[in-house]
Amino acid sequence: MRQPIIEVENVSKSYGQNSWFSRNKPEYAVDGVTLAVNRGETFGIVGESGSGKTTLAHMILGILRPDNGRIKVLEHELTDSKVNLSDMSNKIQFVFQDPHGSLNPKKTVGWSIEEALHIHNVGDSAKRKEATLALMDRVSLSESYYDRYPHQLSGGQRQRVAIASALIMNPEILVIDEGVSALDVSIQASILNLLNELKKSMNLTLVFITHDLNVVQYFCDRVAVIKDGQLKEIFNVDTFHTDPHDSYTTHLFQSILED
Ligand SMILES: Nc1ncnc2c1ncn2[C@@H]1O[C@H](COP(=O)(O)OP(=O)(O)OP(=O)(O)O)[C@@H](O)[C@H]1O
Repeated sequence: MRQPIIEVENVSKSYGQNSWFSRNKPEYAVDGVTLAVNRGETFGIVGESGSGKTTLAHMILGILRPDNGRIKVLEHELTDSKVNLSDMSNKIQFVFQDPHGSLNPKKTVGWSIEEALHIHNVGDSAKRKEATLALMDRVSLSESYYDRYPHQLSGGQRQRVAIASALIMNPEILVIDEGVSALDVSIQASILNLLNELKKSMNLTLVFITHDLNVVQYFCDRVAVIKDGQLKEIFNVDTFHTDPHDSYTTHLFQSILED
């Protein structure tokens, strides 16, 4: 049975950059979006640059508050001011677009992965190290990387550290923003395979924000198409070639449809 783990209902967000010309109509980065992500699925969010994907993701993560609408994650209403967002943040984690930027260059791999355990006072230092090494093993980073710094790692290895850091608190949902686009194709494939494996072994739900239509095709179960902040369509990847589509989706996926 489909069980929604994220529910977004008529959500809008503007950054308030109204010009004199547009002062009667706020310019919405996200404009009246409604969607639901089911437990255990890989849900893609696609759209051109500036279409509002990251803004939507940040609202789902509780980093940004919507101007209008409701967001429920794991049965908690994020828009309810009584919800403790830092409790929620353990259950829904984010992997950044650029692992160069998201890892602290002055801190070791071990420190970066353990950071959340420190912040939440989980275990003593031996237990934290044990948990970190176990997770490093799961993301195929050998123990020898524990004391290394980000500049001593390849792009793919940095991405593995970013994924391990996101998983250390055992989240239920992982939001990945262009997680593989900076990597070359073979490394991308290995990171996607890793995410698929982790999804199964850790019972994760994945939300994947991307420009890359091939990633969508091979990796996602369902996909939301966003244009100018508005939801154009949600489609099922399995029936993509036989289902009718919104004209914008057809335009966006033209090359794949012609294959
Ligand atoms: N902090 C901000 N202040 C003002 N405007 C912003 C801010 N962040 C995003 N925007 C604007 O909101 C719109 C949506 O941006 P957003 O980053 O959500 O799009 P995106 O689809 O994730 O783009 P990309 O794929 O390039 O990352 C854009 O017009 C952008 O310029």
